[in-house]
Amino acid sequence: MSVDFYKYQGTGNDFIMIDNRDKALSHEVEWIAQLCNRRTGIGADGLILIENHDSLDFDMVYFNADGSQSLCGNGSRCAVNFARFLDIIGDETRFNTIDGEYAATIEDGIVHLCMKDQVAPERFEDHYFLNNGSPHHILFVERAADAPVKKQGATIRYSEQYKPAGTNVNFVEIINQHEVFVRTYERGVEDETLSCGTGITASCLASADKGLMSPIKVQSKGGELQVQFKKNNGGFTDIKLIGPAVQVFKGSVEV
Ligand SMILES: N[C@@H](CCC[C@H](N)C(=O)O)C(=O)O
Repeated sequence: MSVDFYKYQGTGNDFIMIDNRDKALSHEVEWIAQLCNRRTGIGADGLILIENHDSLDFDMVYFNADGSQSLCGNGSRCAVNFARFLDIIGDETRFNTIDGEYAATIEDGIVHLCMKDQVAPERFEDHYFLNNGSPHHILFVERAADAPVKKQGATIRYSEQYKPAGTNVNFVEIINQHEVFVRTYERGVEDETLSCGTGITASCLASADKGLMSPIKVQSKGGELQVQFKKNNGGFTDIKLIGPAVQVFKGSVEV
């Protein structure tokens, strides 16, 4: 059987997108990992299936490149634009994820993803930690461009403190009170990706503890995003991840 797929990227975080509303495809981990393989498959940081949901516009079923599952911020933004392309939604949507219900709007092609309210990231001696649907270890560094993201990221990801689930690891450089540069080692990809939406959002909330204020412009290796939030009782509300989500190409694959 041949299945149509679309390739999307959100600030360089790239995803294979498949309309699975007819449930033709099963969630088989080996097959997903094979499709995401950059040498022997289509190649992507993750795969997203758009499926029907009983009460919301659609179900975004996200898999990392190795077939594991978690919440994906950039993937959610891309899924929203794909759902718009499929005419499932207009410019506003409420959809389901592994982390429950999310909402988003599309304004001039830019996706504004409403994230869940958060407590303040936990502060440790040399890092912060926040699980905002995916776990994020956050390190502030002088120059993110020079950070050993893959080596140090993997060491922290596989360290005793995060076993067995592991964590994503973010390296954050403060540029000014409204701007940061973030690089992320992603669990499930087991490498640096060009951008990580939940990691960028968590990094901005940790940056607020260092005096940064909303809105924060975020530079990633794959482009620019914006994070907005309100401080509320030591935590955060009205958190938005804002940025482009682009269809790159389409194709078909034998399954
Ligand atoms: N790229 C994502 C994060 C995907 C999940 C992560 N790799 C994990 O397993 O925790 C994003 O944009 O948020």
